[in-house]
Amino acid sequence: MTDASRPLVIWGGTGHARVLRELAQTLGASVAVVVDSRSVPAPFSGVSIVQGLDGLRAWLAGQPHSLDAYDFAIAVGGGFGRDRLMLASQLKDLGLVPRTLVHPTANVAVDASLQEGCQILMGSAISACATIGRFTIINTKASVDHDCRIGDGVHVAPGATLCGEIQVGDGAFVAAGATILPRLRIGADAVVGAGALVTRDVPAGATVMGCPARVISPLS
Ligand SMILES: CC(=O)SCCNC(=O)CCNC(=O)[C@H](O)C(C)(C)COP(=O)(O)OP(=O)(O)OC[C@H]1O[C@@H](n2cnc3c(N)ncnc32)[C@H](O)[C@@H]1OP(=O)(O)O
Repeated sequence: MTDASRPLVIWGGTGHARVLRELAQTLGASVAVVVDSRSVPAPFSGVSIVQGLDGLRAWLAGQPHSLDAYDFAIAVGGGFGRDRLMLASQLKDLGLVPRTLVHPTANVAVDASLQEGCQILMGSAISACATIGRFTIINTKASVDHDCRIGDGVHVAPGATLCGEIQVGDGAFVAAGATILPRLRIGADAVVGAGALVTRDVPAGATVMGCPARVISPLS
């Protein structure tokens, strides 16, 4: 079994699970099971869904493979990066292996650095010397330019544009279509609203929106 074809456990019975299923299939892997903390229907046909860590443990106990035969990916998007990091830690403790997923249509510079469990989705671009943190999502057609340093548990949503040398702190959410000008700092757990044009640094925990972006909620 090659690395690319290792079966995948997906946490999260959401639309994002369908995105990860398509990506897994494109890479020649199958989805073994979907897990969700809630009681929800399976996000696609042909796969079992189990509830919570207990449900996953019970499912794994009935499988012929050892735990480290399974990779995992987390289908929790939106602004829930901290949840993604917490779930990743729990699944690693269980013995599952985090999977870094790069869609074949994404362009990733040869000298970019991708940390464990990140997801580089359809049509996105990661330019020279950029770093993408652990369990960070670079979503459809988002663009992360040269020398950007994107932290852990970040979500760069569809179509967002990050110019060069930007730093984004852990847990931040850059929403769909936002544009961030070069060399700015986006603090940990900040939210950049959809379509915002960010022209100044964003403090940790702040929410900004608009064109140019202004802080609408200072700290949570
Ligand atoms: C594949 C995928 O789909 S990945 C998912 C990607 N998702 C996104 O990109 C969505 C990101 N979400 C946003 O941008 C949100 O609007 C947020 C987080 C910035 C704000 O959310 P909330 O606090 O819930 O704001 P809410 O919807 O209550 O709107 C409050 C006001 O702000 C306005 N507003 C909301 N978002 C924005 C925005 N991005 N830019 C400008 N104004 C906005 C609303 O029109 C509303 O104005 P009003 O009071 O005059 O009617």
